[in-house]
Amino acid sequence: MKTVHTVEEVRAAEEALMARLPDGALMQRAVAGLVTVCARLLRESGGVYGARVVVLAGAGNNGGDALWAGARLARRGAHADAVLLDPAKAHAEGLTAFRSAGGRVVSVDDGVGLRSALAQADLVLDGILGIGGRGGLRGDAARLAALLREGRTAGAVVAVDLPSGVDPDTGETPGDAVAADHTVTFGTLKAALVVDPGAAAAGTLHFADIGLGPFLPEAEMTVLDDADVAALLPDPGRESDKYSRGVVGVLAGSAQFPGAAVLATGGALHGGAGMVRYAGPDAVATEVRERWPEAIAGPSPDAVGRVQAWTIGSGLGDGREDDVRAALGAGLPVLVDADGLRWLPERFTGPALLTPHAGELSRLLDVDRSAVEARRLHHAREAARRWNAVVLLKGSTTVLAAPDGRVRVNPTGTSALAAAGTGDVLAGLAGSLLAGGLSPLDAGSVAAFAHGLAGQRAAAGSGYPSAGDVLAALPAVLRSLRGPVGGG
Ligand SMILES: NC(=O)C1=CN([C@@H]2O[C@H](COP(=O)(O)OP(=O)(O)OC[C@H]3O[C@@H](n4cnc5c(N)ncnc54)[C@H](O)[C@@H]3O)[C@@H](O)[C@H]2O)[C@@H](O)CC1
Ligand SMILES: [K+]
Repeated sequence: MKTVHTVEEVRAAEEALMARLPDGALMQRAVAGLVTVCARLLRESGGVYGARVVVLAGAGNNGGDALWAGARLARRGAHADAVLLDPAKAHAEGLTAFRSAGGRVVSVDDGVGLRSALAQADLVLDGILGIGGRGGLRGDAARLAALLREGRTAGAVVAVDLPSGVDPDTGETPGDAVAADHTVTFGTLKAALVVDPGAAAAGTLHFADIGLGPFLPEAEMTVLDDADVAALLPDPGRESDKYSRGVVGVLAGSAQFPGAAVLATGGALHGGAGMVRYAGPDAVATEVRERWPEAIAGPSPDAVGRVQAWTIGSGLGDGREDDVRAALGAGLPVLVDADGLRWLPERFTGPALLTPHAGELSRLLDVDRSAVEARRLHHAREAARRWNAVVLLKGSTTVLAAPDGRVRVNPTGTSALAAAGTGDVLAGLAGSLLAGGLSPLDAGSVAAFAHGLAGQRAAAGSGYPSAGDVLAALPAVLRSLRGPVGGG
């Protein structure tokens, strides 16, 4: 599991650690990690000796890191230029070290010199802003970010700690931000690095351990890995029967969208539930049974018999309010997707997982879709609090926010999932995990993780996979995550 901490938590941990170390030692740890990555990247493009490095240094410690790193690379034979955004406030020790290693300072006002240095650079260090940054980049900093974004440098852009201009705690980019190829981050992850649009601006992540671990609190925000997901997946042992593995009800699909019923039921069948009961119109139920003979079907939630959780909403269309209210009123764990989101109660009192995409969440919260895309964490958290439900916001980075403040960010997302019907598969799968006894936060994060891997696997096979391809890839993904089932 990867942990993500806030600026406040990082600062407190740094303070506690610095009190035990000689002056400047912590920064040197960060610089050592940064230089290791830079040297590796430069070796790939011909070596450190003779390489051209440009340091963009802001007025804070982030600029200090970058200047020290530039100094170390210069000592190893690189030609280093530094652009100081606020020369009077530049990090004094870093600048002295940079100059005594032979580094040159280029004025930010020297347009010709600046462009030529950037154009020739093998590596650009973005040390404009780190965790002290607030608001979008302004003035010269914005101009530099624009030059980098326009590709005015052939070399790799390496962000120090985080790409400058991205809000550290949210991943939002309120104004201009640097688009990096790599980011070397110190001590722990920040939200800026895992939530879009920040995550996209960070490029490839590298972690430099500076020893903060023992001083950091338990993280509210986490990113699960394969082992976490394997541990969370319900394990149907030798003793379990179809009922103890959970029965999930699927209220999805309509005459207009019968495929949603088929895909959600398919997702539910793959999620480990012992039985799936489908509730919907006869014609749709017939299609579901033709595709999945193992599913049981009935015309309404009341008619299908007992279940342990409901998946509600994918492709439901109009006029199903009574059915939705019946399923929601059963007092069972529920997953509400798509059209089901139109009939939410004021507040949930039992376990609930909502799975909107940005458009659906924007309608729920009555804000613009672009506002949701720009502030994904903020809006997911707000909806989680308002409805007392876990909110899984689908999209470029899928985030899950729980009403108690916990957040999970899914690391397996892929653009391959941007196809009609993939959300129905996810809803079925997550509902099945709810029926298997997982909490809404666990069910949603495990489902998103496996669904993302299935999307990647399907894309490797067909390039532009359909929802059916993603569904077909699920069994192999789940098998490889949890190992063989039923071994006892
Ligand atoms: N505290 C420590 O001991 C360590 C800090 N480290 C580095 O220090 C960084 C944090 O340093 P600082 O706290 O000095 O903060 P930063 O260097 O991130 O930036 C702070 C400066 O930028 C200005 N600023 C804020 N928002 C701005 C904006 N939108 N446009 C222009 N200027 C803006 C502030 O007024 C302030 O002068 C970390 O990200 C990391 O790179 C590392 O060296 C590890 C050790
Ligand atoms: K930076």
